[in-house]
Amino acid sequence: MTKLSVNINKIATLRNARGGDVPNVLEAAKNIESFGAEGITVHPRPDERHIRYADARELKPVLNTEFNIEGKPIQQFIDLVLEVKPAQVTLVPDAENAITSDSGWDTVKHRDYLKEVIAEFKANGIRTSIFVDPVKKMIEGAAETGSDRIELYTESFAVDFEKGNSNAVKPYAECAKIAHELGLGINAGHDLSLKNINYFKENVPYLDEVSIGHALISEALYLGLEKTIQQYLKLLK
Ligand SMILES: CC(=O)[C@@H](O)[C@H](O)COP(=O)(O)O
Ligand SMILES: NCC(=O)COP(=O)(O)O
Repeated sequence: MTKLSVNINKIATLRNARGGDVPNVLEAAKNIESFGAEGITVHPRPDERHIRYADARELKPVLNTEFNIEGKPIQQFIDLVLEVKPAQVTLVPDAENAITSDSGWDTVKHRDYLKEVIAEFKANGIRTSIFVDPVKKMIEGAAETGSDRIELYTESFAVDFEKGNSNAVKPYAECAKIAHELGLGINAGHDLSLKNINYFKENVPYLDEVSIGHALISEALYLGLEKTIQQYLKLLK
């Protein structure tokens, strides 16, 4: 079975748009858990444009499922993760000013640095995962860092699959096999959606967990609008 971890960054984006506390991030996370999600993911960024470091601190005591904090391991992020102690930390090589995550780690070039950070998280009982492109050399490099898991960066699959190229899943399936043989657990995420998740799951073996945010929150709007509008109409009669 593959676990679903819901990334709630976009709920914080909506909250921040008005400067208040609607929607409330903690309440939304608790609802998401009560609807059956098996984990909550947040990806705080240094500019705190959506989820804030304070949100991560407040979420930990109210969550009953697996808490996954993603981000670039700058000192502020490392300190946050060591303080909050989520079940899992996912290290992402966020570029400055990028609109969203746009690449996996070069696990060969950054091996020693990743090794050091990963050892510290693991010594504190936090499972580690690193964000990687579906490239054999990067998976082999990931194994050498001592990470427990990899997170396969699925944007290229999502984009190509949308264009009708179902072969786009092949590098992911191959890398999942390699990762499994090397003893790594396998997560995946970025631009996964109701349109592509089934095909990805059916074709990529050993998939432990997916984290989904942008599409899932957008789909929740589409699927929930009818019910919400009906409620307004009823109250306005
Ligand atoms: C690593 C990854 O793919 C996701 O965490 C994604 O980057 C979410 O971040 P944003 O919500 O800032 O786009
Ligand atoms: N790790 C991926 C994630 O948390 C969500 O990515 P997206 O679904 O918002 O693209």
